[in-house]
Amino acid sequence: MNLTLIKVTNLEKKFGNNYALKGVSFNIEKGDFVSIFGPNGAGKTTLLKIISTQIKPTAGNIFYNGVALKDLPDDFRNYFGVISHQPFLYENLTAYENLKFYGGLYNVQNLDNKIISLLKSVELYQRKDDYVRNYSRGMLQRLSIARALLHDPEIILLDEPYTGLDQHASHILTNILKEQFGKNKTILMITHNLSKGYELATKIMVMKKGKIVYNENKSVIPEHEFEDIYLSVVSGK
Ligand SMILES: Nc1ncnc2c1ncn2[C@@H]1O[C@H](COP(=O)(O)OP(=O)(O)OP(=O)(O)O)[C@@H](O)[C@H]1O
Repeated sequence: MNLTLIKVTNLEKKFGNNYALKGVSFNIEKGDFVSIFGPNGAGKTTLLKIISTQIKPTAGNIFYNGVALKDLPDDFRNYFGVISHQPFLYENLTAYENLKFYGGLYNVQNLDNKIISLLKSVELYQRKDDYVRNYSRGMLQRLSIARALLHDPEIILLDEPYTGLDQHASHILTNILKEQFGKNKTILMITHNLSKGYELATKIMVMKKGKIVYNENKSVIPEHEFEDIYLSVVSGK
C-alpha cells in the first residue's frame, strides 16, 4: 500500500513582489525517488528549502505523514538529510572532527563506526585527518554527502548534488543513492542532469515559473522520449 509521506498543498513563496512559488501542490509517497527538473529561477531550491523547513512558505501547507508542519516536534528536522550548495562544514576541523560534531548534534549511536563506514563509502577515509579547509570542491561535496547521511535520515533532499563531482565521484554518489533508495528512503533530487535524474527516479517533476508543470511516474515515460518531453514542457509548446 502506498503511504503519502509528504503532502504539499497550494504552496506559495513570495520574495518582495515576486512569486518564487505559486499554487504548488503534490504528494510524495514513502520510498519515492523524485527528480525535480526545471530552468534557472523556476523555484526548485526554494521548494526544497521549504520542505526541509529551512525557510517558511508565504501561504499553503505541508503535511508529513498527515501532520501539519506547525504541529510537528522540534526534532522533526532529524528526518531530513540535506545536500545542497552549502556544504555546512567547518573549515578548521578535520573531516573526522566535522562528522563527530554533527553526529553529536543528532545523538547518533555507534558514531565512530558510522563515521568510518561513511568516510569509506565516499572514499575519504585516507584523508579523514586533513583539515576541511584543504579539501577540494569535490571532496567537500563528498564529505557533505557523508554528513547528510550520518543520522540515517528518512528523507534525503539533494540540490544539484552532481555539480562539481568528477566521473568517479559521480559514480560513488549514484551508488550511495541507489543504496539509500534500496533502504526505502524517500529521496527528492533537484538536477539539471536529465539522464542521471531520469535513471534514478520513480517520479519526475518539472517546475517552471514557480509552478509544477509536469508530474508523472517514470514508468509512463519512455527513456528515449524524455528529453523531448522535458524540452516541450519547459518551452510551453
Ligand atoms: N532569498 C531570496 N530573496 C529574493 N529572491 C529570491 C530568494 N531566493 C530565491 N529568490 C528568487 O526566487 C526565484 C526562484 O529561485 P530558486 O533559487 O528557487 O530557483 P531554482 O529553480 O532553484 O533555480 P536554479 O536552477 O538557477 O538553481 C528566483 O527568481 C530567485 O531570484
